[in-house]
Amino acid sequence: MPKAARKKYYAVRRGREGPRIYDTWDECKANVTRFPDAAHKSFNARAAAEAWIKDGGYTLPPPSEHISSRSNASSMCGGDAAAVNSMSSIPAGGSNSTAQPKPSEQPTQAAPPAPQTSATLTTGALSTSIRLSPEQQQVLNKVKAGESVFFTGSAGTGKSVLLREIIRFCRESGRQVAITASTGIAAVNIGGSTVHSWAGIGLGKEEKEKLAGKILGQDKLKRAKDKQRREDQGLPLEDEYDYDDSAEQTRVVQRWRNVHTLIIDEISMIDGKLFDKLEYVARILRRNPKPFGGIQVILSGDFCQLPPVPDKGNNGAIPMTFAFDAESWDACVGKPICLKKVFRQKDQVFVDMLNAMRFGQLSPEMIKAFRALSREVTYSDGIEPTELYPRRDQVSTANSRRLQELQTQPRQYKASDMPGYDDNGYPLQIDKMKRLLERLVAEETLVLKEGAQVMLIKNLVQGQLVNGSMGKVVGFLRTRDAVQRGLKIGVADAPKPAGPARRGAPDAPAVPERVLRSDGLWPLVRFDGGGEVLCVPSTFEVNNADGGVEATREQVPLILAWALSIHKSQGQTLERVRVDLGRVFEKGQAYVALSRATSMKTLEVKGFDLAKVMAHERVLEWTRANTSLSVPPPRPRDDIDEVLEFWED
Ligand SMILES: Nc1ncnc2c1ncn2[C@@H]1O[C@H](COP(=O)(O)OP(=O)(O)OP(=O)(O)O)[C@@H](O)[C@H]1O
Repeated sequence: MPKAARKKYYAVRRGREGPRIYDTWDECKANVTRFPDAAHKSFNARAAAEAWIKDGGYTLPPPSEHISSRSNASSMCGGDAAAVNSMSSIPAGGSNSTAQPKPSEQPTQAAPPAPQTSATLTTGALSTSIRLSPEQQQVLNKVKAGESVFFTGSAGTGKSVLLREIIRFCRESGRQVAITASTGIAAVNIGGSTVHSWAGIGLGKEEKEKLAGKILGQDKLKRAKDKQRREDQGLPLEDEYDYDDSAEQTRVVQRWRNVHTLIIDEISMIDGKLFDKLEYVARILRRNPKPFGGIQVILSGDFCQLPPVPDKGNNGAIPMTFAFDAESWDACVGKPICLKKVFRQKDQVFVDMLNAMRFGQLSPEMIKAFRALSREVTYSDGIEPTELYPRRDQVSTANSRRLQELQTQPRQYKASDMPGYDDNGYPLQIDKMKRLLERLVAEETLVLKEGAQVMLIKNLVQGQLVNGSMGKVVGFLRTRDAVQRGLKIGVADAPKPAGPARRGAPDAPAVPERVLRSDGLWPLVRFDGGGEVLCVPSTFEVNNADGGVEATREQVPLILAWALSIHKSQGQTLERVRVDLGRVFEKGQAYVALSRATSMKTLEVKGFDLAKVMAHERVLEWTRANTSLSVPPPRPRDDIDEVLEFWED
C-alpha cells in the first residue's frame, strides 16, 4: 500500500507576507521566491514551525490575520513617528527601501494585552452604498452585452464610480480584463497600470509597424532561446513552438492574445496617433482584422479636461491630436455615451457655470459671478481652503512655508517602500521602484506638526471619511493609548480573512496587531465633519501590467493640504477650494481645478482671466458633431477680443 504523504508545515521568517506558516509549498513559494533575504524551512509539526519562527525573534500574526493573499509587507511596518533628526523608524543601514527588520529590532518588552478595538474605523465598500443612475446603468448594460463603449461627461458625473462598477463586473464574470489609464497617477487611482506598459510599447514613439515588429521580434527571440534550451537538455520538441502556442510566448504577447476587455481611463490624455498604433498592434498580434483585433474596449474620460502631453521631439513639429482624431476611433467605439447628471455639485447655477466654462462659452453674467468669487471665505473650525496649483514645486513651496510657520514640534514619517515584481516576473530594481512610487499621492517622507492641515488619501468610512477629506492634526499618540481613550483608529484596506466568517466576529477588520503593538506616535486628526481619528499607516500599491504588485509603500494616509497640484486633484471632490487662475497655463486646467469644488460658497477664485478658461476648439467641434450636447457655435474672434478687453479693463 502506498504510504500516505506526511503533512508538512512551511514556516517563513522573512517573506512577502511577513512571518507566516503555510500548509502548502505552492503558497509558501509564492511568498518567498525572489523575495530579498527570504528565510523559510519546512517541518513535520506545526509546533516546531512556530518555535523556529519564534527562535529567530519573529512574531506570528494572530490567526485572523494569518490567512491573507495580499502582500502587505507586515514586517516592514516601521513607520514609527519620530522627531525630525532622530529617524527612529528607519531600520539601521540608511535606506529603508529593502531592508528587513532584524530580530533585535523587534519590540523587546512584553507586548501589552490586545486592547478592545471596537472603535476601529474601517473601509466601506463603495459599490454597496452608491446606486448607479439609469444613464450609468445603461453603460454597464452595454459592457455586460460585450459592446465596446466610450463614456464621457463633465466633471462629477460619476465616470470613476461607473468605471469601478465595470471593473468589478468584469472581474466577477471571470473575463480577462486589462485595467489601464493614460498616466501613472490615473492608473494608480483605478488599481491598474499605464496602457503603455500593459501594451509593451514603451513611449510608443515608433511607427506602428515597428512597434508590432518589436513585440513579435522579442517573442520570436524568446521562442528560439527556449527551443535551444530544450534541445540542450534533450527535452522533446513537440509542436509547442507553433505561433499559437501560448506557453512560450512573451508576457506582452500573451496579454494581447488573451485579453477580452481593455479599459483605458482618462482617454483625453491619449494622443490620436498613439490610439491608432495600439489598435494596429492589437490586430497584428491577435491576427484578427476586426477593430482592435476583436477586443472589447472601454474608454472613459472628458476631452474638456487635461489634453495629451505635446510631443516635444522633432522641435515640436509633431502636432498634438486627440484620441477621437484617430483614424480607427469611430470603428472602435462608435458614438459616445454622455453622462449628464452631475453628482458633485448640487447647485444648478454653479453646474451651469461650470458647463459653460467647460465649453469656453461663459456669458457676461457668469463671468461676473466667477469674478465675485475672489473674496476670502473663513471657517470657524480653522480648516482652510486647499489651494490648487498647476506645478508640483509651487505646491511643495506653499505647504513647506505654512508648516514652518507653525511653532509646534515636527514629526517625520518615512515610508516603508518595497519592490515587487515586474510583468516579466523579475524583482524590481530599486531605482525603478522609486520612480513608480512617485505616482502615488502618499509621500516618501511626510513631516507633520500639530496644527498642520492635512488631507486623507484613503477611504476609511464611505460617505464620511474618504479620499479627499480634510482635517487638522491635533496631536500624536500611540495606538494602544488611543484605543484606551476610546478614540477611533482609521484602518484602511485591511485584508479580510479568507474562509467562512467566524460566528460573532465583527464584520470590520481589526486594527492589525503590529500597529497595536507599535510604539510609534501616529497623528490624531480632527476631520471636517468626521470627528477625531488616529491615522495609522496604510498600504499603497502600484500594479504591474499583469495586475501583480510591482511596488508597495506603507505610509500614514495623509498629505499636507494647504496646497495640492491640479494634476493630483484630478478625480477628487474637495469641499473648500482656492484657485489662482493667473498661474494656470494649459487648456482644461482651470476647468479641472474649479470643478473639484462642491459649492460656490466654498470656492475662491483669484485672478479670474477669461483667456485661461478657453476650451480647445477641436474638442468643441468634435462635441458638436458627435454628441447631443448643446455647444454654442464658435464665437467670432473679434467677439472674444471684445469680451476680453471689457473684462481686462
Ligand atoms: N450614482 C451615484 N449616486 C450618488 N453619488 C454618485 C453617483 N455617482 C457618482 N457619485 C458621486 O459623485 C461624485 C463625483 O463622482 P466621480 O468622481 O465618479 O465623478 P467623475 O465623473 O469621475 O469626476 P471627474 O471627471 O471630476 O473625475 C463622487 O462624490 C461620487 O461619490
